[in-house]
Amino acid sequence: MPTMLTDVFRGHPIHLPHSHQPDFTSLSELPDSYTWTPKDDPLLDAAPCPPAASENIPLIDLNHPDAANQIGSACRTWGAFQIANHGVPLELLQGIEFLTGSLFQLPVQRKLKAARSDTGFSGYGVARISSFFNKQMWSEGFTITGSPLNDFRKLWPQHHLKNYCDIVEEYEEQMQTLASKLMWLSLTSLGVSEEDIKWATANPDLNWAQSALQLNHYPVCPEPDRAMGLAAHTDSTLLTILHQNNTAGLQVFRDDLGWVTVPPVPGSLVVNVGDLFHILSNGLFKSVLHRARVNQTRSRFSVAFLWGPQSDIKISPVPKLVSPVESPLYRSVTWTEYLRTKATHFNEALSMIRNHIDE
Ligand SMILES: C=C1C[C@]23C[C@@]1(O)CC[C@H]2[C@@]12CCC[C@@](C)(C(=O)O1)[C@H]2[C@@H]3C(=O)O
Ligand SMILES: O=C(O)CCC(=O)C(=O)O
Ligand SMILES: [Fe+2]
Repeated sequence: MPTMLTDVFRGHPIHLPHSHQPDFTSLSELPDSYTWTPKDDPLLDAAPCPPAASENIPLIDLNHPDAANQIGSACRTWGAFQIANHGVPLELLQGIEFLTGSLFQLPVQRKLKAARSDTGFSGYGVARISSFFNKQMWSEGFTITGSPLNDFRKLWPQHHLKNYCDIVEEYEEQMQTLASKLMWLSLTSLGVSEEDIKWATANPDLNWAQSALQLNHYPVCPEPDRAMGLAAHTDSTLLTILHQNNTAGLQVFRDDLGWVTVPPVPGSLVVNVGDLFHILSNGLFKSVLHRARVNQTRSRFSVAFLWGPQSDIKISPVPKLVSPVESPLYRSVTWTEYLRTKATHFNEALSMIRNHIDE
Protein backbone atom coordinates (compact mmCIF):
# COMPACT_ATOMS: atom_id res chain seq x y z
CA MET A 1 0.00 0.00 0.00
CA PRO A 2 1.69 3.29 -1.07
CA THR A 3 2.04 6.08 1.48
CA MET A 4 -0.77 8.56 1.11
CA LEU A 5 0.05 12.26 1.34
CA THR A 6 -1.73 12.26 4.71
CA ASP A 7 1.05 10.00 6.07
CA VAL A 8 4.03 11.89 4.67
CA PHE A 9 4.89 13.77 7.87
CA ARG A 10 3.80 11.02 10.29
CA GLY A 11 7.01 10.11 12.15
CA HIS A 12 8.63 13.16 10.48
CA PRO A 13 7.10 16.07 12.38
CA ILE A 14 7.55 19.60 11.07
CA HIS A 15 7.55 21.92 14.01
CA LEU A 16 6.77 25.47 12.98
CA PRO A 17 8.27 27.99 15.39
CA HIS A 18 5.64 30.63 14.75
CA SER A 19 2.46 28.66 14.39
CA HIS A 20 0.53 31.37 16.23
CA GLN A 21 -1.60 33.38 13.79
CA PRO A 22 -2.17 37.07 14.49
CA ASP A 23 -5.43 38.80 13.72
CA PHE A 24 -4.03 40.52 10.62
CA THR A 25 -6.90 43.02 10.49
CA SER A 26 -5.98 44.50 13.88
CA LEU A 27 -2.42 45.48 12.88
CA SER A 28 -1.93 49.02 11.56
CA GLU A 29 1.88 48.78 11.57
CA LEU A 30 4.09 45.96 10.39
CA PRO A 31 5.52 44.20 13.48
CA ASP A 32 9.29 43.65 13.42
CA SER A 33 8.78 39.88 13.22
CA TYR A 34 7.08 40.44 9.80
CA THR A 35 9.63 42.92 8.42
CA TRP A 36 11.90 41.31 5.82
CA THR A 37 15.35 42.59 4.84
CA PRO A 38 17.92 41.10 2.43
CA LYS A 39 19.48 39.45 5.48
CA ASP A 40 16.34 37.34 5.84
CA ASP A 41 16.23 36.43 2.16
CA PRO A 42 19.22 37.08 -0.11
CA LEU A 43 17.01 37.19 -3.22
CA LEU A 44 14.58 39.69 -1.65
CA ASP A 45 15.43 42.63 -3.93
CA ALA A 46 17.08 40.69 -6.75
CA ALA A 47 16.94 42.83 -9.86
CA PRO A 48 18.62 42.29 -13.21
CA CYS A 49 21.64 44.36 -14.02
CA PRO A 50 21.25 46.07 -16.47
CA PRO A 51 17.46 46.33 -16.05
CA ALA A 52 15.74 43.86 -18.37
CA ALA A 53 13.02 44.49 -20.92
CA SER A 54 9.52 43.77 -19.63
CA GLU A 55 9.01 40.12 -20.41
CA ASN A 56 6.48 37.76 -18.92
CA ILE A 57 5.48 34.11 -18.79
CA PRO A 58 3.48 33.21 -21.92
CA LEU A 59 -0.30 32.92 -22.00
CA ILE A 60 -1.04 29.77 -24.02
CA ASP A 61 -4.35 28.91 -25.67
CA LEU A 62 -4.81 25.16 -25.14
CA ASN A 63 -6.91 24.99 -28.32
CA HIS A 64 -4.01 26.28 -30.41
CA PRO A 65 -2.65 23.58 -32.77
CA ASP A 66 0.92 24.38 -31.62
CA ALA A 67 0.07 24.34 -27.88
CA ALA A 68 2.42 21.41 -27.11
CA ASN A 69 5.49 23.22 -28.49
CA GLN A 70 4.52 26.49 -26.83
CA ILE A 71 4.18 24.69 -23.50
CA GLY A 72 7.48 22.88 -23.99
CA SER A 73 9.26 26.13 -24.74
CA ALA A 74 7.71 27.82 -21.66
CA CYS A 75 8.78 24.88 -19.46
CA ARG A 76 12.36 25.21 -20.70
CA THR A 77 12.73 28.98 -20.46
CA TRP A 78 10.47 29.91 -17.53
CA GLY A 79 9.23 26.76 -15.82
CA ALA A 80 5.85 28.49 -15.80
CA PHE A 81 3.06 29.65 -18.11
CA GLN A 82 -0.61 30.68 -18.06
CA ILE A 83 -3.35 28.80 -19.91
CA ALA A 84 -6.61 29.89 -21.49
CA ASN A 85 -9.30 27.59 -22.93
CA HIS A 86 -8.37 24.95 -20.37
CA GLY A 87 -11.90 23.55 -20.12
CA VAL A 88 -12.40 24.12 -16.37
CA PRO A 89 -15.84 25.76 -15.99
CA LEU A 90 -15.73 29.40 -14.87
CA GLU A 91 -18.44 28.70 -12.24
CA LEU A 92 -16.13 26.12 -10.64
CA LEU A 93 -13.27 28.66 -10.46
CA GLN A 94 -15.71 31.14 -8.93
CA GLY A 95 -16.96 28.45 -6.55
CA ILE A 96 -13.50 27.55 -5.20
CA GLU A 97 -12.65 31.25 -4.88
CA PHE A 98 -15.86 31.87 -2.91
CA LEU A 99 -15.15 28.89 -0.65
CA THR A 100 -11.57 30.11 -0.04
CA GLY A 101 -12.80 33.62 0.82
CA SER A 102 -15.46 32.23 3.20
CA LEU A 103 -12.95 29.97 4.93
CA PHE A 104 -10.39 32.67 5.67
CA GLN A 105 -13.10 35.13 6.74
CA LEU A 106 -13.95 32.89 9.71
CA PRO A 107 -12.74 34.11 13.13
CA VAL A 108 -9.16 32.97 13.98
CA GLN A 109 -10.41 30.88 16.90
CA ARG A 110 -12.69 28.88 14.55
CA LYS A 111 -9.95 28.35 11.96
CA LEU A 112 -7.63 27.12 14.72
CA LYS A 113 -10.13 24.35 15.50
CA ALA A 114 -8.95 22.83 12.20
CA ALA A 115 -5.25 23.61 12.79
CA ARG A 116 -2.70 21.35 11.09
CA SER A 117 -0.65 19.37 13.61
CA ASP A 118 3.16 18.95 13.46
CA THR A 119 2.78 15.44 12.03
CA GLY A 120 -0.40 16.15 10.09
CA PHE A 121 -0.88 17.07 6.47
CA SER A 122 -4.22 18.81 6.18
CA GLY A 123 -5.74 21.78 7.93
CA TYR A 124 -5.14 25.42 8.77
CA GLY A 125 -1.76 27.01 9.47
CA VAL A 126 1.23 29.09 8.45
CA ALA A 127 3.25 28.05 5.37
CA ARG A 128 5.25 24.86 5.96
CA ILE A 129 8.41 26.57 4.74
CA SER A 130 8.19 29.04 7.67
CA SER A 131 10.70 27.04 9.70
CA PHE A 132 13.47 28.01 7.25
CA PHE A 133 13.10 31.75 7.81
CA ASN A 134 13.62 34.06 10.77
CA LYS A 135 10.75 36.30 9.74
CA GLN A 136 7.05 35.48 9.54
CA MET A 137 5.04 35.54 6.32
CA TRP A 138 1.99 37.74 5.79
CA SER A 139 -0.34 34.90 4.90
CA GLU A 140 -2.40 31.99 6.16
CA GLY A 141 -3.08 28.68 4.46
CA PHE A 142 -5.29 25.63 4.46
CA THR A 143 -4.14 22.29 3.03
CA ILE A 144 -6.60 19.67 1.76
CA THR A 145 -6.03 16.21 0.38
CA GLY A 146 -8.86 13.91 -0.69
CA SER A 147 -12.18 14.65 0.97
CA PRO A 148 -12.08 17.80 3.10
CA LEU A 149 -15.07 16.67 5.21
CA ASN A 150 -13.17 15.94 8.44
CA ASP A 151 -11.54 19.35 8.51
CA PHE A 152 -14.53 21.28 7.15
CA ARG A 153 -16.86 19.91 9.84
CA LYS A 154 -14.68 21.68 12.42
CA LEU A 155 -15.31 24.98 10.62
CA TRP A 156 -18.87 25.09 9.34
CA PRO A 157 -22.35 23.92 10.39
CA GLN A 158 -23.76 20.78 8.78
CA HIS A 159 -25.87 22.59 6.16
CA HIS A 160 -22.81 24.14 4.44
CA LEU A 161 -20.73 20.97 4.33
CA LYS A 162 -22.14 19.11 1.35
CA ASN A 163 -21.95 22.10 -0.95
CA TYR A 164 -18.35 22.98 0.07
CA CYS A 165 -17.14 19.36 -0.17
CA ASP A 166 -18.77 18.98 -3.60
CA ILE A 167 -16.92 22.06 -4.86
CA VAL A 168 -13.55 20.73 -3.64
CA GLU A 169 -14.12 17.26 -5.06
CA GLU A 170 -15.25 18.57 -8.44
CA TYR A 171 -12.29 20.97 -8.51
CA GLU A 172 -9.80 18.17 -7.71
CA GLU A 173 -11.27 16.00 -10.45
CA GLN A 174 -11.08 18.73 -13.12
CA MET A 175 -7.54 19.68 -12.09
CA GLN A 176 -6.39 16.06 -12.21
CA THR A 177 -7.58 15.69 -15.82
CA LEU A 178 -6.03 19.01 -16.81
CA ALA A 179 -2.69 18.27 -15.11
CA SER A 180 -2.36 14.96 -16.93
CA LYS A 181 -3.16 16.62 -20.27
CA LEU A 182 -0.50 19.28 -19.59
CA MET A 183 2.09 16.68 -18.61
CA TRP A 184 1.66 14.72 -21.86
CA LEU A 185 1.58 17.87 -24.00
CA SER A 186 4.85 19.10 -22.54
CA LEU A 187 6.52 15.68 -22.80
CA THR A 188 5.42 15.43 -26.45
CA SER A 189 7.49 18.52 -27.12
CA LEU A 190 10.57 16.55 -25.94
CA GLY A 191 9.71 13.58 -28.16
CA VAL A 192 8.60 11.54 -25.13
CA SER A 193 5.38 9.56 -25.51
CA GLU A 194 3.21 7.36 -23.29
CA GLU A 195 5.25 4.19 -24.11
CA ASP A 196 8.31 5.88 -22.63
CA ILE A 197 6.84 6.23 -19.14
CA LYS A 198 5.79 2.80 -17.96
CA TRP A 199 4.58 3.78 -14.48
CA ALA A 200 2.01 6.14 -15.95
CA THR A 201 0.67 3.81 -18.61
CA ALA A 202 0.70 0.67 -16.43
CA ASN A 203 -1.75 2.42 -14.07
CA PRO A 204 -4.58 3.73 -16.23
CA ASP A 205 -7.25 6.23 -15.13
CA LEU A 206 -4.67 8.36 -13.33
CA ASN A 207 -4.48 5.78 -10.53
CA TRP A 208 -0.78 6.60 -10.38
CA ALA A 209 -1.34 10.23 -9.34
CA GLN A 210 -2.15 11.97 -6.08
CA SER A 211 -2.62 15.60 -5.17
CA ALA A 212 -3.19 18.26 -2.55
CA LEU A 213 -4.99 21.58 -2.62
CA GLN A 214 -3.34 24.51 -0.89
CA LEU A 215 -5.68 27.46 -0.24
CA ASN A 216 -3.72 30.67 0.43
CA HIS A 217 -4.83 34.03 1.80
CA TYR A 218 -2.69 37.17 1.78
CA PRO A 219 -4.51 39.80 3.83
CA VAL A 220 -4.25 43.55 3.14
CA CYS A 221 -0.91 44.68 4.59
CA PRO A 222 -0.01 48.09 6.12
CA GLU A 223 3.56 48.05 4.69
CA PRO A 224 3.61 45.65 1.74
CA ASP A 225 7.09 46.58 0.50
CA ARG A 226 8.66 45.34 3.70
CA ALA A 227 6.48 42.22 4.09
CA MET A 228 6.54 38.81 2.37
CA GLY A 229 3.39 36.82 1.55
CA LEU A 230 5.05 33.50 0.74
CA ALA A 231 8.85 33.31 0.55
CA ALA A 232 10.73 32.16 -2.55
CA HIS A 233 10.45 28.40 -3.12
CA THR A 234 10.02 25.79 -5.80
CA ASP A 235 7.17 23.27 -5.55
CA SER A 236 8.07 19.63 -5.03
CA THR A 237 5.43 18.51 -7.52
CA LEU A 238 5.36 17.30 -11.09
CA LEU A 239 3.08 20.24 -11.93
CA THR A 240 1.21 22.85 -9.89
CA ILE A 241 -1.90 24.53 -11.29
CA LEU A 242 -2.70 27.83 -9.61
CA HIS A 243 -5.86 29.88 -9.62
CA GLN A 244 -5.34 33.43 -8.35
CA ASN A 245 -8.06 35.98 -7.68
CA ASN A 246 -7.95 39.22 -9.61
CA THR A 247 -5.11 40.67 -7.48
CA ALA A 248 -1.45 40.56 -8.50
CA GLY A 249 1.13 39.10 -6.12
CA LEU A 250 2.67 35.98 -7.66
CA GLN A 251 6.23 36.52 -8.92
CA VAL A 252 8.51 34.13 -10.79
CA PHE A 253 12.31 34.37 -10.85
CA ARG A 254 14.57 34.31 -13.86
CA ASP A 255 18.33 34.65 -13.48
CA ASP A 256 18.46 37.17 -16.32
CA LEU A 257 15.29 39.12 -15.43
CA GLY A 258 15.00 39.00 -11.65
CA TRP A 259 11.49 38.86 -10.15
CA VAL A 260 8.68 39.08 -12.69
CA THR A 261 5.07 39.65 -11.56
CA VAL A 262 2.54 37.29 -13.17
CA PRO A 263 -0.49 39.44 -14.01
CA PRO A 264 -3.85 37.88 -13.16
CA VAL A 265 -5.76 37.11 -16.37
CA PRO A 266 -9.41 36.44 -15.44
CA GLY A 267 -10.44 32.86 -16.22
CA SER A 268 -6.91 31.66 -16.95
CA LEU A 269 -4.74 29.41 -14.77
CA VAL A 270 -1.03 29.56 -13.94
CA VAL A 271 1.02 26.37 -14.32
CA ASN A 272 4.35 25.82 -12.52
CA VAL A 273 6.87 23.11 -13.28
CA GLY A 274 7.78 21.43 -9.98
CA ASP A 275 10.99 19.69 -8.88
CA LEU A 276 9.79 16.18 -9.86
CA PHE A 277 9.09 17.27 -13.44
CA HIS A 278 12.53 18.88 -13.56
CA ILE A 279 13.98 15.49 -12.53
CA LEU A 280 11.80 13.53 -14.99
CA SER A 281 12.88 15.81 -17.86
CA ASN A 282 16.56 15.34 -16.83
CA GLY A 283 16.84 19.04 -16.11
CA LEU A 284 15.38 20.24 -19.42
CA PHE A 285 12.33 21.75 -17.73
CA LYS A 286 13.03 24.36 -15.07
CA SER A 287 11.34 24.07 -11.69
CA VAL A 288 10.40 27.67 -11.22
CA LEU A 289 11.42 29.67 -8.16
CA HIS A 290 8.40 31.74 -7.15
CA ARG A 291 6.99 33.77 -4.26
CA ALA A 292 3.95 35.85 -3.36
CA ARG A 293 4.04 39.55 -2.46
CA VAL A 294 1.22 41.39 -0.71
CA ASN A 295 -0.45 44.78 -1.11
CA GLN A 296 -2.07 47.58 0.85
CA THR A 297 -5.56 47.68 -0.61
CA ARG A 298 -6.77 44.25 -1.72
CA SER A 299 -6.74 40.82 -0.10
CA ARG A 300 -5.33 38.17 -2.34
CA PHE A 301 -6.40 34.52 -2.55
CA SER A 302 -4.86 31.67 -4.45
CA VAL A 303 -5.64 27.98 -4.82
CA ALA A 304 -2.70 25.74 -5.70
CA PHE A 305 -3.37 22.22 -7.02
CA LEU A 306 -0.18 20.33 -6.18
CA TRP A 307 0.09 17.24 -8.35
CA GLY A 308 2.50 14.34 -8.19
CA PRO A 309 2.78 10.53 -8.37
CA GLN A 310 1.62 7.93 -5.82
CA SER A 311 4.36 7.10 -3.39
CA ASP A 312 5.33 3.67 -4.66
CA ILE A 313 6.43 5.34 -7.90
CA LYS A 314 10.11 6.17 -8.33
CA ILE A 315 10.69 9.24 -10.45
CA SER A 316 13.92 9.41 -12.41
CA PRO A 317 15.04 11.00 -15.69
CA VAL A 318 13.14 9.49 -18.67
CA PRO A 319 15.60 7.01 -20.30
CA LYS A 320 14.93 8.55 -23.72
CA LEU A 321 16.38 11.85 -22.46
CA VAL A 322 19.53 10.19 -21.18
CA SER A 323 22.52 9.27 -23.34
CA PRO A 324 26.28 8.83 -22.93
CA VAL A 325 26.53 12.60 -23.41
CA GLU A 326 23.47 13.53 -21.33
CA SER A 327 23.95 11.40 -18.22
CA PRO A 328 21.10 11.19 -15.69
CA LEU A 329 21.35 14.29 -13.52
CA TYR A 330 19.34 12.83 -10.63
CA ARG A 331 18.90 9.52 -8.83
CA SER A 332 15.39 8.15 -8.54
CA VAL A 333 13.14 9.32 -5.74
CA THR A 334 9.49 8.90 -4.67
CA TRP A 335 7.33 11.94 -3.93
CA THR A 336 7.20 10.98 -0.24
CA GLU A 337 10.99 10.69 0.00
CA TYR A 338 11.34 14.00 -1.78
CA LEU A 339 8.78 15.83 0.41
CA ARG A 340 10.65 14.62 3.49
CA THR A 341 13.99 15.74 2.03
CA LYS A 342 12.43 19.09 1.22
CA ALA A 343 11.01 19.38 4.72
CA THR A 344 14.55 19.14 6.12
CA HIS A 345 16.67 20.74 3.40
CA PHE A 346 14.18 23.08 1.67
CA ASN A 347 15.66 24.73 -1.45
CA GLU A 348 18.75 22.45 -1.23
CA ALA A 349 16.60 19.31 -1.69
CA LEU A 350 17.25 19.01 -5.45
CA SER A 351 21.00 19.16 -5.01
CA MET A 352 20.75 16.42 -2.34
CA ILE A 353 19.55 13.95 -4.96
CA ARG A 354 21.74 15.14 -7.81
CA ASN A 355 24.21 12.63 -9.23
CA HIS A 356 27.76 13.85 -9.01
CA ILE A 357 29.48 12.62 -12.12
CA ASP A 358 33.28 12.48 -11.82
CA GLU A 359 34.86 14.67 -14.46
C1 LIG B 1 2.25 18.17 -1.15
C2 LIG B 1 2.80 19.26 -0.66
C3 LIG B 1 3.56 20.23 -1.45
C4 LIG B 1 3.83 21.34 -0.45
C5 LIG B 1 3.98 20.59 0.83
C6 LIG B 1 2.77 19.68 0.77
O1 LIG B 1 2.92 18.69 1.70
C7 LIG B 1 1.47 20.48 0.97
C8 LIG B 1 1.65 21.96 0.74
C9 LIG B 1 2.63 22.30 -0.37
C10 LIG B 1 3.26 23.66 -0.11
C11 LIG B 1 2.42 24.86 -0.56
C12 LIG B 1 3.20 26.14 -0.22
C13 LIG B 1 4.65 26.08 -0.69
C14 LIG B 1 5.30 24.74 -0.26
C15 LIG B 1 6.80 24.71 -0.55
C16 LIG B 1 4.92 24.46 1.19
O2 LIG B 1 5.56 24.79 2.16
O3 LIG B 1 3.72 23.81 1.25
C17 LIG B 1 4.53 23.62 -0.93
C18 LIG B 1 5.06 22.20 -0.70
C19 LIG B 1 5.94 21.71 -1.83
O4 LIG B 1 5.57 21.81 -3.01
O5 LIG B 1 7.02 21.20 -1.54
O1 LIG C 1 -0.20 32.51 -3.92
C1 LIG C 1 0.54 32.32 -4.87
O2 LIG C 1 0.48 32.97 -5.91
C2 LIG C 1 1.61 31.25 -4.79
C3 LIG C 1 1.20 30.06 -3.98
C4 LIG C 1 2.22 29.00 -4.00
O3 LIG C 1 3.29 29.17 -4.51
C5 LIG C 1 1.93 27.67 -3.40
O4 LIG C 1 0.87 27.49 -2.77
O5 LIG C 1 2.80 26.77 -3.56
FE1 LIG D 1 4.43 27.31 -4.74
